[in-house]
Amino acid sequence: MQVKLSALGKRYNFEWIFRNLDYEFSAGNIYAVLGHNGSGKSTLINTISGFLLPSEGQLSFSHQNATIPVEEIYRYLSYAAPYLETVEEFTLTEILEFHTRFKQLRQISVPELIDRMRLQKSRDKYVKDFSSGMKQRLKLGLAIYTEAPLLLLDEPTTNLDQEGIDWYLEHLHQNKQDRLIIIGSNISHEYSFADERLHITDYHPVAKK
Ligand SMILES: Nc1ncnc2c1ncn2[C@@H]1O[C@H](COP(=O)(O)OP(=O)(O)OP(=O)(O)O)[C@@H](O)[C@H]1O
Repeated sequence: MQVKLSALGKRYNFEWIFRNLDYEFSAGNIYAVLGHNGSGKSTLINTISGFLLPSEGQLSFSHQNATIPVEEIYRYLSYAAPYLETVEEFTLTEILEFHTRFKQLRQISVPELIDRMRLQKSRDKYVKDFSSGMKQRLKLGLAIYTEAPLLLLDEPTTNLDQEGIDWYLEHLHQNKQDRLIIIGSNISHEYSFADERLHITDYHPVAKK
């Protein structure tokens, strides 16, 4: 998977969030998108996911030498972020079975994934009754263990305790081969192992490059 940003810009109303962003992301690498609160990390990741349209510039994707149109990129990605909700009315088992009707898991069954997420005791519990840390582990488990060449993680350790953070690091590292991973963060333990760092503030219109 390759993602190329050419002179990319995004604005809301009259406010440019980032502009003149040229960058290339390549499979096999982990990238950290860094910046303070409100600097535009989520906006960039949402634009890469195809959820938001850029205001100017080009976004292009290719996978295994084939060009992927932006409207098809959702088929190739998995995504965990605080603002992406899970279906609260399902039990854990139901939500995983529902998910696998649309997306394949990475050579792991639903019961095995529940074990890996260390949520065995909650397999029949409704997601609405999960603690915030359990919900985050579910979101991360689904994103990391979905068969997708592009993995987008925004603020991945939100609501996780130290055990949850260790779990995130262990499972991300076990599942990073050949994927393109982009992490939006401003907490070093979430991204300290990244191969490349993109500072979104370098692309603020007022910033000097
Ligand atoms: N739908 C929207 N309409 C108008 N402005 C928006 C909208 N979404 C985000 N913004 C603005 O865009 C800027 C960047 O927000 P964004 O959520 O991308 O930042 P962030 O770096 O991810 O922040 P955080 O670390 O707090 O999550 C902020 O000034 C925010 O107010």
